[in-house]
Amino acid sequence: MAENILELRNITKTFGDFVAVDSVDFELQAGEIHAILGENGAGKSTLMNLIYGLYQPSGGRIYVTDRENWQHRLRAKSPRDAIANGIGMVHQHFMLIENLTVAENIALALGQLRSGPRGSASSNERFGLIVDPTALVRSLSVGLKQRVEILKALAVDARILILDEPTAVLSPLEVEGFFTILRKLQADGRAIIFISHKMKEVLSISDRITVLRRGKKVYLGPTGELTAGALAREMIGEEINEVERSASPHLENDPPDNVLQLSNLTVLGSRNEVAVSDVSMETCRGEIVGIAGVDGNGQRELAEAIMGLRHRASGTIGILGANPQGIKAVRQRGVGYIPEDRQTTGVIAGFSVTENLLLNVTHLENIAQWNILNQKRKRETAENLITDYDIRPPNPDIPVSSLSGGNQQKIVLAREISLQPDLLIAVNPTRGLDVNAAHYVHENLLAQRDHKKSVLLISTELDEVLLLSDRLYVMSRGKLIEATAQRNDVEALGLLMTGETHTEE
Ligand SMILES: Nc1ncnc2c1ncn2[C@@H]1O[C@H](COP(=O)(O)OP(=O)(O)OP(=O)(O)O)[C@@H](O)[C@H]1O
Repeated sequence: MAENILELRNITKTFGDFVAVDSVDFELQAGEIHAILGENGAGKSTLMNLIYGLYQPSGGRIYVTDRENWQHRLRAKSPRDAIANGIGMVHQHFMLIENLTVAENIALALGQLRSGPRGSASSNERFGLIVDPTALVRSLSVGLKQRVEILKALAVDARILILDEPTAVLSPLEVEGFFTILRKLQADGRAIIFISHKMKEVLSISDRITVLRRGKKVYLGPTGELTAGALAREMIGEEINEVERSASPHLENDPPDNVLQLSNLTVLGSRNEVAVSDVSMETCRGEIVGIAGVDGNGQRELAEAIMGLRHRASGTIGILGANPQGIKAVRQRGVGYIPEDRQTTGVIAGFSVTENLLLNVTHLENIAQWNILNQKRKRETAENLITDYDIRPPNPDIPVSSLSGGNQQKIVLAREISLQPDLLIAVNPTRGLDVNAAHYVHENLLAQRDHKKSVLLISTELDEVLLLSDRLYVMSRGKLIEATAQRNDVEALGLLMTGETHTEE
């Protein structure tokens, strides 16, 4: 029988009265890929932070087995202690210094290690982790940056790798390459904890699955015989049906009524590079227009330019027949916005759940009376949104910073979608959401469309854009390529996303 490289016994973590992780046992074997699944707020990140020394357990013990096969108790006071015990973590938001080279970033990681063994740089090629060590990190694609993060962990000889939603930023082709790397690391005897909301990926890559629900471990088993439906049942206690998608109403009824009109739009990025290049497109009432693409290909700049948050270098942006300048004017035209980065633009972490839910002029107008906020209406509105979007814990007064990532995202969605804006710009709306919450958002976006509203859905999730879009584009290196004709050919779309194939433009 394979040996345990990591053991958690009866681990509990409380925040005040709240039990985020409740008496959890968990075992990780050398050479296995162990997936952790659970709905938003189930306790996955908290559990990982306990292993990585970012939190200390309120109860229970953690044991690691060292290179000499001795098991000892881990009392990690910080990530430095975890790293010294062979534990590495790749966060969703990379911890790289953009203006340094790959080699310099790895050297900095080595500097964190007080003593102990170091991985051999030359051995990394056998895992397929090929990156130019002299390249500046900021010049690398997201997929390559992720490789650098893994290289950093291997440089300090991590035998346990914690990967927090690692595929969220990758194109379908990159995911394949990434899985090959994981299998090589596994064959080398390293153990991988893989956190993901994507059932298909979990089923294809993991050996075993642990499911958490409301802080408790509710399931542990081999991946082999499980189906996505059975997993969803373990996670939330019920089946989830795929969203039913009917044809777009505008196709059947009136002639299209233009909502967003972009003509020859060029937008510069933060380093003055051309981020959006000569883009022309439109969205109409009663349709969802999808833009698929890998992160960092101009999607953020495109959304920010439409919202009036970024200047355009040339071209025009028409919204509902007008040409609003600046975010306030755009908002006043009735445009909803789900930004790419919830932490910097979506929520204000120190503000309460209620304040964040109502941070929108229209909401504020609805709950004001003679320019004074009606406290009763304010509370009712917040409580209704918390119920509708299943925001947990359902407490309107706590700061948003104490909510899990997925629940923070639900706040942005509740605020922006519930007002049923004429135009909704949604960038990766379901990133970090569990299957149930993602399903709810999909239904809401389709309802928007059915109410003759217009949605521009910009997403790195190909499955999502394919499911929801009436018309489809791919964005690659700042260019927009119409891809409706390719929608049944996922491989062709994947190639367009990585810019490897060119169609007539
Ligand atoms: N610092 C904190 N203070 C108070 N409560 C917290 C804190 N960190 C996490 N929690 C709570 O602990 C619970 C578990 O959160 P955690 O981030 O571990 O969930 P998760 O399973 O990773 O969810 P997601 O899939 O949304 O990222 C949540 O209810 C969250 O509100």
